[in-house]
Amino acid sequence: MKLVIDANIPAADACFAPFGTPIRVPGREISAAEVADADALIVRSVTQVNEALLADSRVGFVGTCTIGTDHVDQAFLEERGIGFASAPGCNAEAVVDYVLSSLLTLAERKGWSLGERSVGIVGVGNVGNRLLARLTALGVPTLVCDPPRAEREGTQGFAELDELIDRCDVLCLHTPLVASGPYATHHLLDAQRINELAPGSILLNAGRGDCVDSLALRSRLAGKGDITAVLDVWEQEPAIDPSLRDLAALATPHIAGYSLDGKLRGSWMIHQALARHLGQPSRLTFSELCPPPALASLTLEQALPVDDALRLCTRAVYDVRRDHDMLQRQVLGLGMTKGFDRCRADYPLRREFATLNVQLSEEAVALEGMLRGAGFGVSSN
Ligand SMILES: NC(=O)C1=CN([C@@H]2O[C@H](COP(=O)(O)OP(=O)(O)OC[C@H]3O[C@@H](n4cnc5c(N)ncnc54)[C@H](O)[C@@H]3O)[C@@H](O)[C@H]2O)C=CC1
Ligand SMILES: O=C(O)C(=O)[C@H](O)COP(=O)(O)O
Repeated sequence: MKLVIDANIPAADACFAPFGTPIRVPGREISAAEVADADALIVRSVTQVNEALLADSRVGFVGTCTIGTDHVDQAFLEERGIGFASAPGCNAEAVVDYVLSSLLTLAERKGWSLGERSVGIVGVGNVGNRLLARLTALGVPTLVCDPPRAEREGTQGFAELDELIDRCDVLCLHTPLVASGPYATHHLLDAQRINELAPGSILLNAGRGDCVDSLALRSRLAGKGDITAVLDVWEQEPAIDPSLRDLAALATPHIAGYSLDGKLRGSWMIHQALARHLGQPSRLTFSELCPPPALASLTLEQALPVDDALRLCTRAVYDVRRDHDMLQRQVLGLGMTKGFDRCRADYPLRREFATLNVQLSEEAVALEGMLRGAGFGVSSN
């Protein structure tokens, strides 16, 4: 059995060699010729999986080790009887770590503290729900918007997007890219909504680039310059708009979900799905795949102010400024398209907040609730 696998998928041998011969190909280079005699195709988000790719192949199973599925024409797969699986939630914790690292960084730069800003969450699924839980535990006021859920579950607890725009200091987008239908998200933040953001607002997009009209965002940032953008996802990746990148306070190359834990969870979930598809047993456990963290614990000896303690622990695990700087450096050296993808291919090891246990001395014990709320393990003497 031949399996064509995106070269950016970690643990590919452990997860997929049990089923056949893995052939590793850079995701953007996976072509119809490459998959013509393949039996299974395992991708991440950069490979467009559609009729053009698969019409003349014998692929019987497609797996994407990602949460998002907008790169896969699922109707075509179904029509052809090709099995399909994605990895819902696999890197959701990592995206939330990214959001917290970003907000703590902006708070430090601008001199406010986390609890003083209200956050609107657009799209309250695997990512948005986890973000809501952590922000609530940190005492951050939140509003949430998710019309598909509001329709299914009732409107109580949900607000309209325009209310979030009106009332929140920070708007976090965690929607999938949906091209059409009643809940389409293409340019969900269009020129009108972008112009309605109050001066001082922060817009953070870690969903999909096309959910925001980037030309409109660029002109608001370049014109009035009175809002702040944190952008992990972009229109036309990897050839993103260089001036929008320059104008974003934090600009990263679609890596919000790039924790080792999140990527391995994605590989492992698709390993399991392929085993089910083939009717084969799987004995591989996630803990076998995922190594212990290099930094497993740290001790806080003093009662620091809450935001300082959160920043210290956050940055011990993940500092979003590193990824902003990395993109800048790679783009200077290689140009935008290659620089963007180089960051992603050579992404440094990153673990999730939950892998760090924070030990608290007696003096620091009052920080326990906040640190736990942010997602760290906590123990006190
Ligand atoms: N930047 C990154 O590295 C990553 C980005 N993502 C993106 O984030 C998206 C969300 O991830 P999950 O939360 O795991 O997906 P999910 O499918 O669990 O949740 C998405 C939520 O958005 C809601 N939604 C759909 N249309 C909406 C609309 N028009 N307005 C408001 N809400 C709407 C859905 O009802 C659902 O509750 C993914 O589809 C993917 O595109 C996911 C992982 C990593
Ligand atoms: O899971 C998703 O959805 C994502 O956006 C991925 O984390 C992005 O990673 P790549 O698929 O682009 O490597």
